[in-house]
Amino acid sequence: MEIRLDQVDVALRGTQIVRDVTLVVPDGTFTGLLGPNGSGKSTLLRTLYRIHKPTGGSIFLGDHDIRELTAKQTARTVAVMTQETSQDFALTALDIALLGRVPHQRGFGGDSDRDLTLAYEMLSSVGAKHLANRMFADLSGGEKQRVLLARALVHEAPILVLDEPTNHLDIGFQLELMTMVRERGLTTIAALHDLNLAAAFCDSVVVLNEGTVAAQGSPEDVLLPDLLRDVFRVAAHTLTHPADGRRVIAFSAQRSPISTTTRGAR
Ligand SMILES: Nc1ncnc2c1ncn2[C@@H]1O[C@H](COP(=O)(O)OP(=O)(O)OP(=O)(O)O)[C@@H](O)[C@H]1O
Repeated sequence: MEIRLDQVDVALRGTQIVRDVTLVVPDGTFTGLLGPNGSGKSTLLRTLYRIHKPTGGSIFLGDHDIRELTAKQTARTVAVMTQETSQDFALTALDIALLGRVPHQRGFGGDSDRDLTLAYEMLSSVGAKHLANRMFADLSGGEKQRVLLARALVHEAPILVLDEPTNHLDIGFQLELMTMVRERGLTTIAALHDLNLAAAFCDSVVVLNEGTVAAQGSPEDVLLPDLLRDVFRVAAHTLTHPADGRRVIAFSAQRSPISTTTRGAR
């Protein structure tokens, strides 16, 4: 299912955070949402799953304007994996994974056999089946991430929104997670900080800077030294991976000075 944003603005507490964002994530493709801290990535993603309302422009999920979808329809359409999870409840990892079934359940019917099977299946697919009966609050950061990914997959939604999914993960599981997400073939948009992971796994990238789109397109066309200097204030070089010929980005150890032409006031 395609995601289409047309000239989207988002203001929070009277401050414009996201401005004039137009982008399309074609059905079944993986887009990386990149940008410095505070550039508006989470705000834009939260608007996609209706925590925030756009103050301008439109967002379509497939043929549906999100303003016309009920909360339940949105939850069935968009599965979300974020870092924001309440620790207050005494829930096991399995309980957390089963929360992904809530949009599909009616009333207080409880979990069906299929819900349970699916929850175990997804925990297993993210290497977390052994954590099923552990208290979620007791898990390590990386273990929690796996369970939260399982919960998102349990949704069986056509659209997957990931907010910094590789935070806390060791390099092996970062690669595993990105591979798993890609192989699912869902329409996926993920806020990512690791530009090399984005380059390796995303079909396209959108770079936000101070709430607006600084560049978008294929990773090869977008993640070039000039853009990285202007947006992230880093000196970068592109190299060829010695094993598989992919382009990789290498960063100099020191940060570039702020460019007065690219970092205007919001
Ligand atoms: N609820 C809110 N009310 C007011 N301002 C907010 C709110 N949420 C976020 N902001 C502000 O919006 C700006 C963008 O924040 P956002 O979290 O979207 O950035 P981000 O690109 O995801 O950053 P990071 O990479 O650090 O996670 C920041 O200046 C932040 O302080």
